[in-house]
Amino acid sequence: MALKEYNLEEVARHSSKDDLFLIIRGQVYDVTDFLDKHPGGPDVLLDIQGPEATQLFDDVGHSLEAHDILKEILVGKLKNQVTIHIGIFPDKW
Ligand code: HEM
Repeated sequence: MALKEYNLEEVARHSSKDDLFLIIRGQVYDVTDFLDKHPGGPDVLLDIQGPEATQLFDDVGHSLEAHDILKEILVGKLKNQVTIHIGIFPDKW
């Protein structure tokens, strides 16, 4: 799917279990199909108030695998956002 630029209001419209977008570090993710596959369960994602999930995502200390999933469900980014790419490194090189 082609990546799109969204404003916050547009992202916030995707707020149900049949159509849920989240924002992590200014990137917009369509988590709808991932909800039932989330090892932490669908409810933690559905219960977030609003689309901004960066802090919650980071607080869990998600693995490299989780970060790889993000790449697959990326649908776009927030308009007028500066994106900072932070690398995470495996324990062993
Ligand atoms: C779309 C973004 C997310 C993806 C792709 C994702 C993916 C994953 C994956 C793969 C795991 C298994 C452990 C690991 O590999 O780190 C996991 C565990 C977990 N996630 Fe997420 N997650 C996302 C967002 C969130 C958010 C926003 C929260 C909190 C609100 C959350 C809460 C948890 C919890 C509590 C676990 C631990 C489950 C357990 O081990 O009992 N996740 N997630």
